[in-house]
Amino acid sequence: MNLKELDPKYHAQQHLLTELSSMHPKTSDLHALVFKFSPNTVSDFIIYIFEKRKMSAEKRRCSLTMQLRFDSQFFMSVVFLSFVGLLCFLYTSFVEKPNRLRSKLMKQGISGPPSTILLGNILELQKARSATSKSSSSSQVPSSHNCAALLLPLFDKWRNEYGQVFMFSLGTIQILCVNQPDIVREVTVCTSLDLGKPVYQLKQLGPLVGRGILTSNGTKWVHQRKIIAPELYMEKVKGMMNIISESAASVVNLWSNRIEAEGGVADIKIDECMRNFSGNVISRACFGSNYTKSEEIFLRFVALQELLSWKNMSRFIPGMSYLPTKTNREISTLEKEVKEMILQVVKERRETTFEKDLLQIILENVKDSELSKEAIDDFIVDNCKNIYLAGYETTAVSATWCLMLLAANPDWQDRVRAEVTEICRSGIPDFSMLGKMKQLGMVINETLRLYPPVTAVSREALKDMKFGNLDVPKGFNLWIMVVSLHTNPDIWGDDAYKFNPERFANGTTGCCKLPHVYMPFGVGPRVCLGQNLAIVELKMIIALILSKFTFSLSPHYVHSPTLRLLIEPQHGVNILVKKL
Ligand code: HEM
Repeated sequence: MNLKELDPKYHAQQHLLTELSSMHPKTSDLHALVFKFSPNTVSDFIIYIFEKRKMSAEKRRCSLTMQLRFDSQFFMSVVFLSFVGLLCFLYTSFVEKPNRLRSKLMKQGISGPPSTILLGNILELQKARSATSKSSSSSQVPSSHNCAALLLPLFDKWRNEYGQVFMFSLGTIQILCVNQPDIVREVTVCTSLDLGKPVYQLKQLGPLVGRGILTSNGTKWVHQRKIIAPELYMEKVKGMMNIISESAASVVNLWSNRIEAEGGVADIKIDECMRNFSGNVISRACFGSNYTKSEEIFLRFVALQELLSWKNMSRFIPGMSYLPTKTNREISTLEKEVKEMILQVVKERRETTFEKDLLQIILENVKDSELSKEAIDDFIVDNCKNIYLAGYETTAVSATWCLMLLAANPDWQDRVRAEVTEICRSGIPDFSMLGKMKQLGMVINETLRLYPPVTAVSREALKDMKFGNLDVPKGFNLWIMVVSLHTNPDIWGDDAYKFNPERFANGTTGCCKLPHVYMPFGVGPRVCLGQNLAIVELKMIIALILSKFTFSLSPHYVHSPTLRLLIEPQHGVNILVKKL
């Protein structure tokens, strides 16, 4: 035993130390110090330690209060600064930037209707839209087809008031409406990547088109176009002839059966038939599946188009598309369903071997990609969506308008039928036969002039740009009003609103004073990739129908063009069909 342990003082010190240690972790460090105190001084020591602790606790409490006071001041400053920052951001985005952009154009003499903060000219457009939808129905087909005045009367009014080039706004989106042919030419010949598709379209139409070829810009667009374009060259379209003729023949068979069942004349609503036809061609030619399989996808596209159309203009108000409204929830559900369905088509495709069609080319392109699975899925889904969408409604609605015009113009119906019969007897036309059908080509061109499915070709200046004398600041959008340019009497003559396919007797080059304004398939580097396919499809379905049937407008037809995403017949087109 240690001598120290015999000393009672030692035990008192040890006891004290144990107590202190449990109270203050650092006390054990003072072990040596304690030994320097006599038992009498131990109590002084305790008092000293406790006093010291009390003081430091007091000090800590003070510094904590100060800290808290400082923290809450700091927090309040952060909140205040964030609020000021937010206000600045909102002011810059919704007031300063639009005004700055507009003033750059005002300085060049461009004007337009006054626009309000946040809404721009949405309210006026919405009001004009509801007025036209009430007044646009007429039971008979008019002899004059002025879609621009019927569907976009406000644009006509603005053009008269502010000139051929004017500006307006959709929410905070600034748009320059271009009707002046020389500026249109400048835009059409511009090949710069700085002139791209409007960024707002990606936000507004995102659920429908995603980031596929229709909305992308820059090198991403170049990459997508390089993949898709060769699959729609004329040589490839030739290879689709069997699919196109089989799809057209199934429409003809369906009509024949109905005519027989209905005692020689059938009153047919043709819109759905034309959709089946173009849907079948796209599904089989590009995706290796038939229309029945893809029908669910197409039906959802139609629903999405309706929800995202001009009818729902409030989506242009900043922030509206993020609110959990009923429409927004429906849009998001449809978007998810379309994605799942397309991925299912892709999954089935991966499990089997197929011919090299467009889907296969897209899949092969991403096979060795270093992108994440999510990014690869999006690339595939978005581009498939774009092809389904671009090639489906546009062709179907053009075929519908074309049949409506032929039904309303029996002289042209007879003329084209005579040509078709002469070229292919009553057989199914092949590729070279379709090429010889000049009169039919003229009728299709005239249909696309009067009822261009796409009303405006849109672009955004992604950098400051110049078109002729016009300086367009970065961020401004350009709309070339196809439907107005196609029916401008100064360009097309006095019969601009009349159905006169004769004007295309020398093709599109000699169709009017300024042929470059004829652009149903768009312009420049972003011109429609599917126009060869579309023209062949249209020629095939019309030729086959003309060679088997004669038709006129049904008394049920109400002429009422309407603008959803495309120019469509609001109540569909009914025709009375008889076998020849
Ligand atoms: C009558 C039928 C059609 C019409 C009127 C039409 C019209 C148009 C228009 C106006 C554009 C925009 C051009 C621009 O911004 O300058 C476009 C783009 C496009 N169309 Fe068509 N289209 C039709 C059929 C088709 C078909 C059948 C397909 C494919 C299967 C297709 C694929 C595309 C693609 C991929 C683009 C995007 C091109 C790009 O941005 O690089 N279209 N179409």
